[in-house]
Amino acid sequence: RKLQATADESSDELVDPPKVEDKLGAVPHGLSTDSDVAKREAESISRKNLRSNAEKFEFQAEVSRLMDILINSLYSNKDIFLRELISNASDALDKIRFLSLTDKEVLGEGESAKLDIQIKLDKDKKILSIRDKGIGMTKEDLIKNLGTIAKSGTSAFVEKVKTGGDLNLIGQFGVGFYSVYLVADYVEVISKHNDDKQYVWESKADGAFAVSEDTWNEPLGRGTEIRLHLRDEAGEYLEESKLKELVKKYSEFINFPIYIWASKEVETEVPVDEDESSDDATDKEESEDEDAEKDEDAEAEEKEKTKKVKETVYEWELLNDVKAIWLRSPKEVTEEEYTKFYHTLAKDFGEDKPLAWSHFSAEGDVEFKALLFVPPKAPHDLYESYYNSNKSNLKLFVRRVFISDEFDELLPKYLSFLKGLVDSDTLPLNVSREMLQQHSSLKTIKKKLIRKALDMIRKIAEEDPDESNDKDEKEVEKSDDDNEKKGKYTKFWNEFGKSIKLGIIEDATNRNRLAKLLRFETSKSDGKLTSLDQYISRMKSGQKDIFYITGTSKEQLEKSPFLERLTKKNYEVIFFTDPVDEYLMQYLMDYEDKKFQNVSKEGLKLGKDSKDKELKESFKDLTKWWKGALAKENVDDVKISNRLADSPCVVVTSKYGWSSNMERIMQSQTLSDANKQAYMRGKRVLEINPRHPIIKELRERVVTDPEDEGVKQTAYLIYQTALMESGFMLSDPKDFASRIYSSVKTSLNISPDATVEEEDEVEEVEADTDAKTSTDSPNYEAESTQDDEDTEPSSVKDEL
Ligand SMILES: Nc1ncnc2c1ncn2[C@@H]1O[C@H](COP(=O)(O)OP(=O)(O)OP(=O)(O)O)[C@@H](O)[C@H]1O
Repeated sequence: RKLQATADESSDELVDPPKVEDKLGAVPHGLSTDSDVAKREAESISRKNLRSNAEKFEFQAEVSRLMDILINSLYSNKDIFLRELISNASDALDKIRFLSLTDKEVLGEGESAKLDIQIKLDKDKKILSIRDKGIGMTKEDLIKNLGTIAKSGTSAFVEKVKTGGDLNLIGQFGVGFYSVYLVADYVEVISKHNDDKQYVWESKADGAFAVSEDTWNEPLGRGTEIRLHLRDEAGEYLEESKLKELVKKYSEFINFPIYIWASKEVETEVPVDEDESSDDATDKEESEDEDAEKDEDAEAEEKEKTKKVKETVYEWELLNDVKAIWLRSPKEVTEEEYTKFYHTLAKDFGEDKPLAWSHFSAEGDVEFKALLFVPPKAPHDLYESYYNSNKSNLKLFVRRVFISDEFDELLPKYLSFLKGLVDSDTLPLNVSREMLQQHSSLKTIKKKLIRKALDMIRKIAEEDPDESNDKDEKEVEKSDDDNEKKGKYTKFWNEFGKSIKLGIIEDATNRNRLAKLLRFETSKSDGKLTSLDQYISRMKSGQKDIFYITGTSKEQLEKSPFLERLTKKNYEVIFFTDPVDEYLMQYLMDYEDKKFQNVSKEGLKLGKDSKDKELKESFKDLTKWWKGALAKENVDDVKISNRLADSPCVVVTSKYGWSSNMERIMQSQTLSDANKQAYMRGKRVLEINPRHPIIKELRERVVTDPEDEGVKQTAYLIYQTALMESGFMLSDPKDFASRIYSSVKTSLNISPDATVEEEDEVEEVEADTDAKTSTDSPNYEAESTQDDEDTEPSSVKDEL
């Protein structure tokens, strides 16, 4: 498969026999004259104008901004452009290979059928070109894909870079192509798609690009060649050694052969021409001894017919090993190889290693090999349009042939943060994607993948020394391995915890497995994350339920009145502070035979108190009276509380209604339905603390005079305050404020009838002109009558 050619040392042209010299301009292949070539070279290579006869386009505004940033970037790691181009080439090759499964013709014959990537350098013209025999782009593709259609990632990436984000992430935002402008100031993309003619796209990143039919370059057959006219300061990318190093570093695991047109100095014997040999012979005759002459003459004559010269030989040198990593035995693959493979697969070239991986093969009715990775970080848009997007990051291969990375049948949505691939020998090769999508084996594959994925995540926790319950174990000397694994699960949880919660909601079959992976803070976890198993192991004897509370932050929850008695009695309470937790707890009813109890809802049982009945009886008058007084307030009952220690009262909700936190979440949702809100709002119960002096005093007063207006007012204010403290939003804050102010008046000994002093009517002499014409001045009409004659009240009124 090697193409070989020799070049004479003095030649300044690269030699590649099948290549026709580049010619620029609209002249049919092979018909261009030298002057045409010169003219068009001047036109293009001067780099002042794009080809004048081309169709010109403006870049979409976001793309233009992105290119501006790239071309002016001082970013030091400019290397990234090469792997982005190679990755695009590999994608294009995958596409044509897939089409060829059902239609062999698409590949063509000879060179076109060889699916590879070729890198070539032209040091003199400072051009680096990358060519693939992939699917290619039609004229329309070139216009859309490289400039006029902005992807969602474009503006996200621009924002990211502006706020100091790393350019290295470009591939993850789906705009990798434009990284060419880190090193080039002029780029040509020559492309041939089976359905169209060959076209050239070109741009200098100055807001515009041009597309023209290509009638002068070598016909590509099929595929794309990207020619980068490198900037002066990017000269290092004209060094073969640099390019080889980069391919090794970033593109080693590309599934197609990557070749470089590499030069080699070789010494070869070449025949000596006539004149030269006779001159030599004369010299010899003069300098050598006559005696020796005869013997050596014959030998010398033999030798003198050839001589050694240095030659530069060019050949395609293969840079990568295309044996798929997932076909190798896991024992033979090193950690570094997995990491590198992950980087290529996920287009994630950050410094970090993946958090975990699982490499396995399944045998039986459905055979497949799979490699799954937990990325070190969540992508920027993981939960954006979670329910609408079909994003799955697993690549599906059938017998080594890439089929698709858009199969959402492989993993459920909540695991879409995983990266990886599946290669199956069981699935059929030559059927359409749609047929494949319905293949019964996919169900089995999916089931197995979920199990393996959850096992892999569980192992992160198991191997993390921070997760261990046993304090003594931590004292044991830690190995390097332990150090690396320390804190890994917290990292995982912070990045992907929400996905696990969504899993609990969505995947009933694996709910228990997923619940094991849950982490949260509690009233006793001291700022650390804890698990349900750890919670259960610490439960008090006799404690039947798992206690939790929901709210906006741990700090707010720690002070919640709902926790007062629980804390005093040394119970542990889980804090759920993510809005998704409210939904989660509607699905997670129990765990290991323990029920979950929201401590802000009815039904909290903490063991019977012998005085309960007595208390109930002695506060009967108050509770009855208060219930009546709150009749209009959607308060179902007033009861003696078993959860309060220091607060006078609290408002709890019914078991199946929304908690106060859920009410808040629902109210903040733009599209939530007001009717549903009223329906779902839990019935409220006012719970009172019989030991609290306010409550005790209130009871006395109610018994003395149940009609006392002052007591009624106070009782209502206490209820409103309890509502707030229990996390509800007040429906009428103005009413609450007025009540507080009248209470303040009383404590300041101000008469309840004292009124606000009237403001003196002061004539506003110097009202400025702006105020006069201000459209939102309520006094406008009154003022305008005092205006001088010049103003035009009618026109202003019209505006009003
Ligand atoms: N060598 C190529 N052959 C065919 N099409 C290509 C080639 N290079 C780029 N394209 C097209 O141009 C589009 C834009 O490429 P770009 O690199 O900016 O984004 P992407 O490939 O979609 O995402 P990523 O940067 O993550 O690889 C591609 O989606 C593809 O359609």
